[in-house]
Amino acid sequence: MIEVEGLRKTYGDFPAVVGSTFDVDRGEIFGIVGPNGAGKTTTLKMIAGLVDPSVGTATVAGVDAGNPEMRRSLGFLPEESPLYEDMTARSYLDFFADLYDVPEGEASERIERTLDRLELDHRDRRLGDVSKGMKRKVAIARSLVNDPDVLIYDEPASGLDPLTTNYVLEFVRELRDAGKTVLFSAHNLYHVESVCDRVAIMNRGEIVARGTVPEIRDEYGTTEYRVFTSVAVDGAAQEGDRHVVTVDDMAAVEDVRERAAAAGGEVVDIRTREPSLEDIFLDLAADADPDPRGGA
Ligand SMILES: Nc1ncnc2c1ncn2[C@@H]1O[C@H](COP(=O)(O)OP(=O)(O)OP(=O)(O)O)[C@@H](O)[C@H]1O
Repeated sequence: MIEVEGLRKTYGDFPAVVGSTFDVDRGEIFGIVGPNGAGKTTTLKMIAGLVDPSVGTATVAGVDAGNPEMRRSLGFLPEESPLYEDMTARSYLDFFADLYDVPEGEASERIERTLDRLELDHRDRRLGDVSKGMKRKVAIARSLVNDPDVLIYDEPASGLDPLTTNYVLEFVRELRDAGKTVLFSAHNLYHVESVCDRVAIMNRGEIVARGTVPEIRDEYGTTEYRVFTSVAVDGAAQEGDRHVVTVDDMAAVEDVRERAAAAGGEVVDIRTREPSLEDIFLDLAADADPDPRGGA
């Protein structure tokens, strides 16, 4: 549904995006995750046709990102979405439905349904007077006024309280379940891990890993083993009446077993801990030297 091939964006001689290639299937939630300045927004804007790539191509539903026709199938949620403060949620959304030539009856029915689903109170209050969470919900509703098949959301849950964050993430899942394709960015790895079917990890303008979270875990992560012993061994921490050593392969587990036996004790339990996306991300970021963009 979205095809991205060798996208690169250079500002002056600074490459904000070094070269992104990935695709997003119909009905999938795909997350781009990475720290501030990684190039997520620039990538999303190139796909949404808002920034011209220096090199490479992006298509949405088979239409080139540079072709205005593409916007018919796309809803874009910018990272910062300033709303017209003097409008109410309803008049603001009516205004955008009109811009998209959505027939009036269809628009008001869709807007009402979306606002109900987003539990948006105060629909007739000035947007300048509503909370940040409500503003974000209105911006999300705006991305849906033309009933697009593809949604590109830049940091949809950033800066929201935990309740509203969960609400937004749950809503993204519902969009997918209704057959929409969602591409979104986040710097919070938990948001991505909890809702995305597939993920690209971006760092310093580059995609450094891509796949499902289990695939990324298999390829880049290291399972940790927590080995509990009945006696103290070198490097162990005391936990209650047991001692625990954390190691990252089976040979090291055997080594702990031998050392415990030599000290007159034994291994009493072994637990594994899968790495989180955050653990993997931190490892990849630590390995990603030098900066391919020249140390920005
Ligand atoms: N219009 C521009 N002119 C010059 N540099 C830019 C421009 N837009 C982005 N950049 C630079 O490109 C890099 C990537 O920016 P981008 O906004 O894509 O990152 P991001 O991953 O979305 O970060 P954040 O999470 O902070 O939004 C940054 O170093 C940024 O300063």
